[in-house]
Amino acid sequence: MQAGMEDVAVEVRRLRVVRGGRTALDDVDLAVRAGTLTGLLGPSGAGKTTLMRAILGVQVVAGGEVRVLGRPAGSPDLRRRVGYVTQAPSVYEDLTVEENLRYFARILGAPHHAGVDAGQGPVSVDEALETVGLGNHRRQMVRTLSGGELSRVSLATALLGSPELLVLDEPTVGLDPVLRDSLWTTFRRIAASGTTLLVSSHVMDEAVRCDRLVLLRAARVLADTTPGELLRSTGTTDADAAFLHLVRHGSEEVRR
Ligand SMILES: Nc1ncnc2c1ncn2[C@@H]1O[C@H](COP(=O)(O)OP(=O)(O)OP(=O)(O)O)[C@@H](O)[C@H]1O
Repeated sequence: MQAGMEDVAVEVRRLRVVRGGRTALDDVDLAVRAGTLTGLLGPSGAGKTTLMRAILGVQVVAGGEVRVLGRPAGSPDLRRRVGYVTQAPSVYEDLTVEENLRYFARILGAPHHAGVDAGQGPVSVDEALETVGLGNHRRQMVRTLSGGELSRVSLATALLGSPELLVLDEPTVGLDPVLRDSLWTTFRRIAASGTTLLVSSHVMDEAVRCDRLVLLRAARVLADTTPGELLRSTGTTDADAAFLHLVRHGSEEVRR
């Protein structure tokens, strides 16, 4: 079933991007449905970061169209409605977790404590810390945090803007399985509150944690589907095998 326009948080049509003379995205079409946790999966160099940059409106494109929350990507009014966490942590090492969040909250106009109507209005520092499970680390210096905790501080700063769409570029890279699991649980919690999440990863087994999947390979979309449909259509039992099947036998449009 095609999603209606009102259900689509991100719509990409015939997107083409050339970076340094190389085609980084080639005729990419996809739709990210509102309120879903969508995984953008593919091997290193497939074009995941480039696609996210195009969605953020910071990527020069050679052709095609990208619409985000009904507006052209990069529109000024999207700045507060879309959160982006890159692979490089963008927090201050010589401040505590809470000091970092208070600093970003001030910039974004987010409250320090939850208001009377918790769950309504902007996300507070307390709520953001709670959501990422860092309540017990609030007074710890960022430079002493583990890799997974550091990723979660970046995620918490993005939550402060109460974005409708959250774009996360390989947030679990380099983390152990336990931390990866806890981050995916956090993503699910954020999605359950109605936020649309687009999360990239090159670890195929993370596919099962998503509502929807977009598989990228060599600048093209191999499949735009659900985890269950991916396994069914390829006759495989895990996401790695499904990906290899698509690579070897051609995708011929796994789009459902
Ligand atoms: N400035 C650049 N000059 C030349 N090639 C580039 C440039 N930036 C990106 N590319 C190429 O574009 C392709 C897509 O890169 P992109 O960063 O989108 O991949 P990715 O899927 O995010 O990879 P990774 O998982 O390793 O982060 C890669 O082949 C990369 O080498």
